[in-house]
Amino acid sequence: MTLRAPKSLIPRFFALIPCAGQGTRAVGDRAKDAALPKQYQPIAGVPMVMHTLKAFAQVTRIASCLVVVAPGDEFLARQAPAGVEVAPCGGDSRAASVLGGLEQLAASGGETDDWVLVHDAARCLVTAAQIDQLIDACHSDPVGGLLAQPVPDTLKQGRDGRVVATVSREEKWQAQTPQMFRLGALTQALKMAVTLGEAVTDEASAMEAAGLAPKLVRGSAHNFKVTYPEDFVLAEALIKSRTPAKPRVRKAAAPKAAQKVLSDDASHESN
Ligand SMILES: Nc1ccn([C@@H]2O[C@H](COP(=O)(O)OP(=O)(O)OP(=O)(O)O)[C@@H](O)[C@H]2O)c(=O)n1
Ligand SMILES: C[C@](O)(CO)[C@H](O)COP(=O)(O)O
Repeated sequence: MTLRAPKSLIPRFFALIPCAGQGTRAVGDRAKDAALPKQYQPIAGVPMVMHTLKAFAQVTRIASCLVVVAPGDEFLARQAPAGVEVAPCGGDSRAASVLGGLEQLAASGGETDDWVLVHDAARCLVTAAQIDQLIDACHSDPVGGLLAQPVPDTLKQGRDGRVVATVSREEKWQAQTPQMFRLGALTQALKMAVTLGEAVTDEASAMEAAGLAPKLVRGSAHNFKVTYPEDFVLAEALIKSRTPAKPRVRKAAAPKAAQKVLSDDASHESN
């Protein structure tokens, strides 16, 4: 007889994709596309968020994926891939959108100990391998963690467009997503941060405000967030470079022996 452990003994992994932003910094010269929020603009012919969802769909450990969109946003409702649920509970800030999504997950059966991988819709270059890497590194961690990149450049502190100091880059990381925490702990930490008016721009900062130390898991520079107009070109080039090129149909060259026969025939004909 096979015994099935109760659901709560096996924490599941859910993806939560905040997708309710406007992408104001991305507008620039792309004003013609401004009617379409950044996350829906085409990259290599496909809406940006679809690339993000494709990466998560390839991770077999992800039980399901919840995309949080702005109330009234119908863009995805019409074309959500299988296994993807769309919740129109986006808020005024990223933190509010994530909190709405966490509450939706809990309402639909998510348990306190389940893991939630929060990932920006606008980080459309994430790969299944990177998501798996984060899960491998964090699933037995007491806190959870995030993908991040060590700061590669010299860091300057500026004021009014002038350098006032050079800041050491030792032990400094750029936070990326996914960021992976337990459903219960993250909900509590975000609620607390929002209530206290803390500026939490990612999930890790809410956990830090609760006195916890999320684990840093090295990601990739390619997992950048499409934020400024020039990022679209880079994202498109990278995505295209990953798409296997169609095999070129070439005229089969005649084997050497056949070429000789053909040239012999030709010379006979001309004689
Ligand atoms: N109120 C908000 C703000 C942001 N996001 C999402 O959070 C992710 C990261 O945000 P970012 O792209 O930096 O923010 P935007 O608000 O879209 O961009 P901007 O700050 O340039 O307006 C994006 O997938 C965005 O859709 C969200 O769900 N709800
Ligand atoms: C969560 C995040 O992607 C980490 O780098 C980032 O903070 C979200 O973007 P925002 O510009 O801070 O809203």
